[in-house]
Amino acid sequence: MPARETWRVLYRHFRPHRWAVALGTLFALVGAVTALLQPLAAKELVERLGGEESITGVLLVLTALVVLGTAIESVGSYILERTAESVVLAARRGLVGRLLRLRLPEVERTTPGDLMSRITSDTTLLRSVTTDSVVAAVTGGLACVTTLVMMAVMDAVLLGVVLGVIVLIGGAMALVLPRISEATRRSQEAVAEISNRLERVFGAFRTVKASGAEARETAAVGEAAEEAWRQGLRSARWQAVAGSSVGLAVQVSFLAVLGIGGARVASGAITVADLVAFLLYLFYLTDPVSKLVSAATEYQMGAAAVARIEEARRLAAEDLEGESASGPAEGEGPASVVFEDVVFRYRDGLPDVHRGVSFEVAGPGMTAFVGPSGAGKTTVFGLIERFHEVTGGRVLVDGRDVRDWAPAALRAAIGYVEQDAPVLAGTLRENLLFAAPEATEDEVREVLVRARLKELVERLPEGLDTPVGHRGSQLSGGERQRVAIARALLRRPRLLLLDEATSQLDAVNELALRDVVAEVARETTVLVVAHRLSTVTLADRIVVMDAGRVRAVGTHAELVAADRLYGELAATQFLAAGAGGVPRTGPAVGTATAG
Ligand SMILES: Nc1ncnc2c1ncn2[C@@H]1O[C@H](COP(=O)(O)OP(=O)(O)OP(=O)(O)O)[C@@H](O)[C@H]1O
Repeated sequence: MPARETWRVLYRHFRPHRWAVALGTLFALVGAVTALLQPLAAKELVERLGGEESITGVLLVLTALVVLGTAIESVGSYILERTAESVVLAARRGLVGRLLRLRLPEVERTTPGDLMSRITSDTTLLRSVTTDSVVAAVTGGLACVTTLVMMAVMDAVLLGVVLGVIVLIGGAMALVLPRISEATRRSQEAVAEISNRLERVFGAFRTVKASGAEARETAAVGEAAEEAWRQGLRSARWQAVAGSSVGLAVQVSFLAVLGIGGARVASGAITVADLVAFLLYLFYLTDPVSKLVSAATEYQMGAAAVARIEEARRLAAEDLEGESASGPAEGEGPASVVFEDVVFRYRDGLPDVHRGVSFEVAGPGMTAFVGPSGAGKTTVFGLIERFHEVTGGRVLVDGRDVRDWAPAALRAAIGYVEQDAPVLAGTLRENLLFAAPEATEDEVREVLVRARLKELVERLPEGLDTPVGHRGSQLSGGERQRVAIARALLRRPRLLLLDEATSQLDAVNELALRDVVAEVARETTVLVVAHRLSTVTLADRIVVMDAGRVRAVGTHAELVAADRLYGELAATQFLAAGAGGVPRTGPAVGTATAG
């Protein structure tokens, strides 16, 4: 990121806290002045020790100075620490708010671990750069300027010598500092890689175990950790170089001033006392210059973090509310869905997944989408939800292009059950209310019955408040499926999108759920990506998709008679489990999955 841009962004983080930092700086300055006064009071005390005058007054002043100095210092440091925490909090809030609104393709291009590390780890690097280093720069800068002015008053020639050395060291620092920034950036990248690896492992822990991959994955995480360590060391090395160069600058200046100053004393240009005082000032310079250098170091680390945070902030996010907050959610009755010659590819360079898909669905009723794996069925749902935008053609919901609805208002009208039925960590109740936080207790009870979850809830030790584990790992596959359906129904959708699981429901539950879906379809538009014979036979119409096109539309009976591909699918691919009483087509009904 260009230096000016870095400044601008850092300033944006710092601006809301500028008065707190100013106060902290003021306290630091007052603390420094009280510290400077202490030796004077001590000197006064010692001078009075042998004499007649009482020392009580001076003693009191000295005590007051010590107490005051300590108090001011601790209050100042609390203000700064508090501000630092607030900077991190604000950065985290802003970033989370942004990342949770990212457009789906952006999330698919990145990795969760990387995004998470930007929120958790990179933001912490903003702490010092927006607080401590500002204070260090101000107090260090002030002290430096004052000392240099005093030196100028004493002897301009010697000051020139000191400045010459400082400029030399400054040049060396200009080479060192960017390396700190670079090492920090790489170290943060390695930290992100650790998150990525861990997310991969813990996201599929059963698979890791079943594959006996523990040792390999441990090594892979270890490798990323080692890289973070290596980069940390690199940064530490350059920081040490930067720090020691201050000491070096003072030593070199000291020798140069001693040599040249000695000559000036000999020539009578300055007195010995002048030279001694000058040398003392030179030593005073060590502390403020160290502060300036550490401020510059912090700045480099902050710059690396800012670059990573900004990178994440700039990923394309959705305007969930859109220009008008209106959407099909406000409509009544079943929603209509129309695809008009839709062309779609997930990314430039990838092949078209939809190559002119057209169909019309006016609710209520159930429409089943069938076709070979990869035909583009699930993609239909993604386009209706506007997770992705069409490359060509139009998708209309309630007669209006989905691009004209506000995404939040569009999605509020839709209940979506994904194929892998995601259940989130948390309690069963949280999962049910996830899509409809306002639902009442009665509505929850009703949906539990409809989704055949009542028995499960009664069996669980804490009922609805039982935690279900990471990704619902403490539920069975079929239970997860039913929770996902209950969640979607609780939203009271005008359009239900159901990506049917290829397995998981036992015969009894499947039959029951089939009835629920049929019941919902009486008042609602239901679209199902169907993998079961029982579902397609129930559907009012079936859309047969093949290789990104709609191949045929009709009822089961019509299609069996008229469409060769459908006939084949019905004969070989549809799952027949639990399809009791449903007419079977073709000689054998295999158990192969269609997706
Ligand atoms: N997010 C994505 N990014 C890139 N390509 C994708 C993405 N999602 C799906 N695809 C590709 O798009 C094609 C269609 O996928 P889609 O999920 O719509 O198929 P489907 O008909 O639902 O298949 P199945 O019956 O197996 O679920 C597939 O070839 C798939 O590899």
